[in-house]
Amino acid sequence: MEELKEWCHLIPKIELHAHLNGSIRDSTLFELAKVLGEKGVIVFAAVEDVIMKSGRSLPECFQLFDLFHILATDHETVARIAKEAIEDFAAENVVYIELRTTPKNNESKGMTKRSYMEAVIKGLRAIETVSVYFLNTDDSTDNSIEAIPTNDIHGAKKKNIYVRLLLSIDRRETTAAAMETVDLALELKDLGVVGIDLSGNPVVGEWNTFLPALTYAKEQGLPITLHCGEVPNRKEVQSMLDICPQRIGHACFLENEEWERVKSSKIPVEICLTSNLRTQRLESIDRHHFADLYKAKHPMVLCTDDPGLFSTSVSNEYYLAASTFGLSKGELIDLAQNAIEFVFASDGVKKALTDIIQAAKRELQQ
Ligand SMILES: CNc1ncnc2c1ncn2[C@@H]1O[C@H](COP(=O)(O)O)[C@@H](O)[C@H]1O
Ligand SMILES: [Zn+2]
Repeated sequence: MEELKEWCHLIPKIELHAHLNGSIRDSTLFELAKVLGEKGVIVFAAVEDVIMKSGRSLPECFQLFDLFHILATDHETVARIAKEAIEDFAAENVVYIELRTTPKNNESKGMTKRSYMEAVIKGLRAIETVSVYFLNTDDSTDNSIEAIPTNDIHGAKKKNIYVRLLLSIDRRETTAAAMETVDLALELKDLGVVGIDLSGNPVVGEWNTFLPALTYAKEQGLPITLHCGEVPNRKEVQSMLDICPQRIGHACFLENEEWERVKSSKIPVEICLTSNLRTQRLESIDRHHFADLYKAKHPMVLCTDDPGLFSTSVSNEYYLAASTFGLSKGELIDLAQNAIEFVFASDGVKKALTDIIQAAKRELQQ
């Protein structure tokens, strides 16, 4: 068991579904809560209880996000959590990540959606312990771009990681706010923004509110990934599939007819095992739709969703998949490799990632 865990840690991995504010280190969260507690903004003891709770219902998760957003509202903190999140992913041999976050307006802090994103980018630039490649200046026809050095998988040398950003539209937002996010994504393309996500409390908001912004993103050539079927809502799932998103996340409550559509159009699914288990989207992990999709060779990728919130890591998600569904080491590394095909970065990056995983395969098999 320990050996399998070690293998899951060592192999180069690709993370395509992680929310920035769901990736805050526990130690940082406590530190921030303590400071705000001392200032009298929050009651630290009450917050401590919420943070420490292990099983959380989906509504409780969204209460916690409201708290996270109180803790992490100023630019400096946003930069810090972005920096730390990437350091943590790189430390476990994630070589490519699409980190998603909701750009936020916060007048009292002088924050606009744009300045929020600038803080995230500032955090990426501040990373020194890891080599971060996040500029999206690569031409998709140029295979020679930014070929990052292959990681020394045994960890002696500095790690390398490609970072790309997805801007999330929160389901609480208005059409105008969602449009603003898409415009911002277009403006920040050269700074590593590669797509749009729709997330937030799945029982809040109406599909028609987000549709104009998502359609606009599509028209502008920005790839889209949608939190789809996190709660039963057949009509919305169908509308989501109608716009042909490049990927979907979760897909916990799909009826057979919708699964047929997902499968026949080969829409890649971002699988978040721990998140689904912890938010009680299923009774037990062995009942997860991963098993069916894996058997059908459907494109999918193992992701954390919120590694901080759910105390997990990408390595742990691989371990969980292997130990629950009996995957071999070779199958695990193939899962990571297959995910390259549906990342939103350029062909040059895809080629570089293929080389990295191939090299690791050779080294680990020796
Ligand atoms: C548990 N499953 C989930 N379902 C839906 N949305 C989720 C989510 N987990 C996270 N988010 C979305 O990501 C935000 C936090 O990161 P950012 O502030 O954007 O960096 C949450 O407020 C929510 O909108
Ligand atoms: Zn999510």
